[in-house]
Amino acid sequence: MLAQGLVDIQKNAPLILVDLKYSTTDNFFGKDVYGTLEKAFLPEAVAKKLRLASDSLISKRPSLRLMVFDAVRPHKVQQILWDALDSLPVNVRKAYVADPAVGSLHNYGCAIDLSIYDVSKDSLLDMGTKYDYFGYLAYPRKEIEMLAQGLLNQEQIDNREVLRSIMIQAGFMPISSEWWHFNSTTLVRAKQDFSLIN
Ligand SMILES: C[C@@H](N)C(=O)N[C@H](C)C(=O)O
Ligand SMILES: [Zn+2]
Repeated sequence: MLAQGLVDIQKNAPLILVDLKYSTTDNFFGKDVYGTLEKAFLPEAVAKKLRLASDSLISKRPSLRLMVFDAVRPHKVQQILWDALDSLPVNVRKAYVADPAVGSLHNYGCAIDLSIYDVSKDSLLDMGTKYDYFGYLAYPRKEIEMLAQGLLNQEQIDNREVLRSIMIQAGFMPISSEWWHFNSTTLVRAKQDFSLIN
Protein backbone atom coordinates (compact mmCIF):
# COMPACT_ATOMS: atom_id res chain seq x y z
CA MET A 1 0.00 0.00 0.00
CA LEU A 2 2.80 2.40 0.94
CA ALA A 3 4.47 1.65 -2.41
CA GLN A 4 1.22 2.63 -4.11
CA GLY A 5 1.33 6.09 -2.53
CA LEU A 6 -1.18 5.43 0.25
CA VAL A 7 -0.76 6.41 3.89
CA ASP A 8 -1.63 4.59 7.10
CA ILE A 9 -4.43 6.77 8.47
CA GLN A 10 -3.32 6.22 12.07
CA LYS A 11 0.14 7.64 11.27
CA ASN A 12 -1.61 10.78 10.11
CA ALA A 13 -4.21 10.85 12.89
CA PRO A 14 -3.27 8.63 15.88
CA LEU A 15 -6.59 9.26 17.66
CA ILE A 16 -8.59 7.52 14.92
CA LEU A 17 -9.44 3.93 15.91
CA VAL A 18 -9.39 1.10 13.36
CA ASP A 19 -11.17 -2.26 13.38
CA LEU A 20 -10.66 -3.46 9.82
CA LYS A 21 -13.60 -5.85 9.58
CA TYR A 22 -12.61 -7.61 6.33
CA SER A 23 -9.27 -8.40 7.95
CA THR A 24 -11.17 -10.45 10.57
CA THR A 25 -13.91 -13.09 10.46
CA ASP A 26 -16.34 -10.63 12.11
CA ASN A 27 -17.98 -9.51 8.88
CA PHE A 28 -21.10 -10.33 6.87
CA PHE A 29 -19.55 -13.36 5.13
CA GLY A 30 -17.43 -14.62 8.07
CA LYS A 31 -14.02 -14.72 6.31
CA ASP A 32 -10.77 -12.75 6.57
CA VAL A 33 -10.23 -11.67 2.97
CA TYR A 34 -7.53 -9.03 3.60
CA GLY A 35 -4.66 -11.40 4.50
CA THR A 36 -1.65 -9.26 5.36
CA LEU A 37 -3.59 -5.99 4.93
CA GLU A 38 -4.27 -5.15 8.57
CA LYS A 39 -4.18 -1.35 8.60
CA ALA A 40 -6.44 1.27 7.08
CA PHE A 41 -4.79 3.04 4.14
CA LEU A 42 -5.96 6.05 2.11
CA PRO A 43 -4.45 8.48 -0.39
CA GLU A 44 -2.86 11.37 1.54
CA ALA A 45 -5.47 13.93 0.44
CA VAL A 46 -8.32 11.73 1.69
CA ALA A 47 -6.49 10.89 4.94
CA LYS A 48 -6.10 14.64 5.57
CA LYS A 49 -9.86 15.16 5.22
CA LEU A 50 -10.49 12.29 7.61
CA ARG A 51 -8.12 13.91 10.11
CA LEU A 52 -10.24 17.09 9.88
CA ALA A 53 -13.37 15.06 10.68
CA SER A 54 -11.64 13.39 13.64
CA ASP A 55 -10.34 16.71 15.03
CA SER A 56 -13.77 18.27 14.67
CA LEU A 57 -15.46 15.35 16.48
CA ILE A 58 -12.99 15.43 19.39
CA SER A 59 -13.20 19.22 19.74
CA LYS A 60 -17.00 18.99 20.04
CA ARG A 61 -17.21 15.76 22.06
CA PRO A 62 -13.85 14.90 23.70
CA SER A 63 -14.80 11.32 24.65
CA LEU A 64 -15.73 10.35 21.07
CA ARG A 65 -13.44 8.85 18.43
CA LEU A 66 -13.90 7.83 14.81
CA MET A 67 -13.83 4.04 14.43
CA VAL A 68 -12.87 2.98 10.88
CA PHE A 69 -14.17 -0.38 9.61
CA ASP A 70 -12.86 -0.13 6.06
CA ALA A 71 -10.79 2.26 3.94
CA VAL A 72 -8.97 1.29 0.73
CA ARG A 73 -10.31 -2.07 -0.48
CA PRO A 74 -8.41 -3.98 -3.17
CA HIS A 75 -10.51 -4.53 -6.30
CA LYS A 76 -10.09 -8.32 -6.08
CA VAL A 77 -11.81 -8.15 -2.66
CA GLN A 78 -14.70 -6.17 -4.19
CA GLN A 79 -15.44 -9.26 -6.30
CA ILE A 80 -15.45 -11.45 -3.16
CA LEU A 81 -17.94 -9.14 -1.38
CA TRP A 82 -20.12 -8.99 -4.50
CA ASP A 83 -20.16 -12.79 -4.82
CA ALA A 84 -20.91 -13.16 -1.07
CA LEU A 85 -24.24 -11.37 -1.59
CA ASP A 86 -25.30 -13.45 -4.57
CA SER A 87 -28.58 -14.39 -2.86
CA LEU A 88 -29.78 -10.86 -3.75
CA PRO A 89 -30.89 -9.76 -7.23
CA VAL A 90 -28.24 -7.60 -8.93
CA ASN A 91 -30.29 -4.35 -8.77
CA VAL A 92 -30.75 -4.75 -4.98
CA ARG A 93 -27.17 -5.93 -4.40
CA LYS A 94 -25.80 -2.72 -5.96
CA ALA A 95 -27.27 -0.66 -3.08
CA TYR A 96 -25.05 -2.58 -0.64
CA VAL A 97 -21.90 -3.57 -2.53
CA ALA A 98 -20.62 -1.74 -5.61
CA ASP A 99 -20.53 -3.90 -8.75
CA PRO A 100 -16.84 -4.84 -9.33
CA ALA A 101 -17.40 -4.49 -13.08
CA VAL A 102 -17.95 -0.77 -12.45
CA GLY A 103 -15.70 -0.43 -9.38
CA SER A 104 -16.20 0.91 -5.86
CA LEU A 105 -14.80 4.19 -4.59
CA HIS A 106 -13.14 2.03 -1.91
CA ASN A 107 -11.01 0.48 -4.70
CA TYR A 108 -9.42 3.94 -5.23
CA GLY A 109 -9.16 4.77 -1.50
CA CYS A 110 -11.91 7.34 -1.95
CA ALA A 111 -14.51 5.85 0.42
CA ILE A 112 -14.50 5.08 4.14
CA ASP A 113 -16.77 2.94 6.31
CA LEU A 114 -16.86 4.12 9.90
CA SER A 115 -18.76 4.67 13.11
CA ILE A 116 -18.14 6.47 16.41
CA TYR A 117 -16.66 4.98 19.60
CA ASP A 118 -17.15 6.46 23.07
CA VAL A 119 -13.96 5.89 25.08
CA SER A 120 -15.69 6.90 28.34
CA LYS A 121 -18.20 4.05 27.90
CA ASP A 122 -15.86 1.66 26.08
CA SER A 123 -18.45 1.06 23.38
CA LEU A 124 -19.61 2.09 19.94
CA LEU A 125 -22.46 4.59 19.73
CA ASP A 126 -25.79 2.93 18.97
CA MET A 127 -26.49 3.61 15.29
CA GLY A 128 -29.57 1.37 15.14
CA THR A 129 -27.87 -1.40 13.15
CA LYS A 130 -24.51 -3.11 13.02
CA TYR A 131 -21.96 -2.30 10.32
CA ASP A 132 -22.91 -3.98 7.01
CA TYR A 133 -26.54 -4.51 7.96
CA PHE A 134 -28.06 -4.65 4.49
CA GLY A 135 -31.65 -3.44 4.76
CA TYR A 136 -33.91 -0.40 5.18
CA LEU A 137 -32.96 0.09 8.86
CA ALA A 138 -29.51 1.22 7.71
CA TYR A 139 -30.81 3.63 5.05
CA PRO A 140 -30.25 7.34 5.87
CA ARG A 141 -33.06 8.16 3.43
CA LYS A 142 -35.51 5.96 5.35
CA GLU A 143 -34.71 7.27 8.86
CA ILE A 144 -37.86 9.38 9.27
CA GLU A 145 -40.01 6.45 8.14
CA MET A 146 -38.16 4.00 10.44
CA LEU A 147 -38.58 6.43 13.35
CA ALA A 148 -42.32 6.76 12.70
CA GLN A 149 -42.62 2.97 12.66
CA GLY A 150 -40.72 2.70 15.97
CA LEU A 151 -37.93 0.70 14.30
CA LEU A 152 -35.28 3.36 15.06
CA ASN A 153 -35.26 5.71 18.04
CA GLN A 154 -34.30 9.39 18.16
CA GLU A 155 -30.99 8.72 19.92
CA GLN A 156 -29.89 6.36 17.13
CA ILE A 157 -30.75 8.96 14.50
CA ASP A 158 -28.98 11.69 16.51
CA ASN A 159 -25.85 9.51 16.72
CA ARG A 160 -25.89 9.03 12.95
CA GLU A 161 -26.34 12.80 12.57
CA VAL A 162 -23.21 13.44 14.67
CA LEU A 163 -21.24 11.20 12.28
CA ARG A 164 -22.82 12.68 9.13
CA SER A 165 -22.34 16.29 10.15
CA ILE A 166 -18.63 16.02 10.94
CA MET A 167 -17.99 13.95 7.78
CA ILE A 168 -19.91 16.34 5.52
CA GLN A 169 -18.17 19.33 7.13
CA ALA A 170 -14.81 17.69 6.35
CA GLY A 171 -15.81 17.27 2.68
CA PHE A 172 -17.23 13.73 2.49
CA MET A 173 -20.57 12.70 0.96
CA PRO A 174 -22.99 10.20 2.52
CA ILE A 175 -24.91 7.63 0.46
CA SER A 176 -28.62 6.84 0.78
CA SER A 177 -28.42 3.14 1.74
CA GLU A 178 -25.62 2.80 4.36
CA TRP A 179 -25.17 5.11 7.40
CA TRP A 180 -21.48 4.08 7.75
CA HIS A 181 -20.28 4.76 4.16
CA PHE A 182 -18.88 8.11 2.98
CA ASN A 183 -17.31 9.07 -0.37
CA SER A 184 -14.61 11.68 -0.77
CA THR A 185 -15.33 12.26 -4.45
CA THR A 186 -17.29 10.83 -7.40
CA LEU A 187 -16.32 7.62 -9.19
CA VAL A 188 -15.58 9.58 -12.39
CA ARG A 189 -13.14 11.89 -10.54
CA ALA A 190 -11.60 8.99 -8.59
CA LYS A 191 -10.82 7.17 -11.86
CA GLN A 192 -9.13 10.34 -13.19
CA ASP A 193 -7.21 11.32 -10.07
CA PHE A 194 -6.38 8.09 -8.19
CA SER A 195 -5.04 4.61 -8.97
CA LEU A 196 -7.10 1.44 -8.83
CA ILE A 197 -5.70 -0.75 -6.03
CA ASN A 198 -5.53 -4.47 -6.63
C1 LIG B 1 -19.94 -3.45 1.53
C2 LIG B 1 -20.11 -2.10 2.16
N1 LIG B 1 -19.31 -2.01 3.33
C3 LIG B 1 -19.76 -0.99 1.17
O1 LIG B 1 -18.74 -0.37 1.30
N2 LIG B 1 -20.63 -0.79 0.16
C4 LIG B 1 -20.37 0.18 -0.88
C5 LIG B 1 -21.62 0.49 -1.65
C6 LIG B 1 -19.26 -0.26 -1.82
O2 LIG B 1 -19.03 -1.47 -1.99
O3 LIG B 1 -18.65 0.63 -2.44
ZN1 LIG C 1 -18.20 1.46 2.17
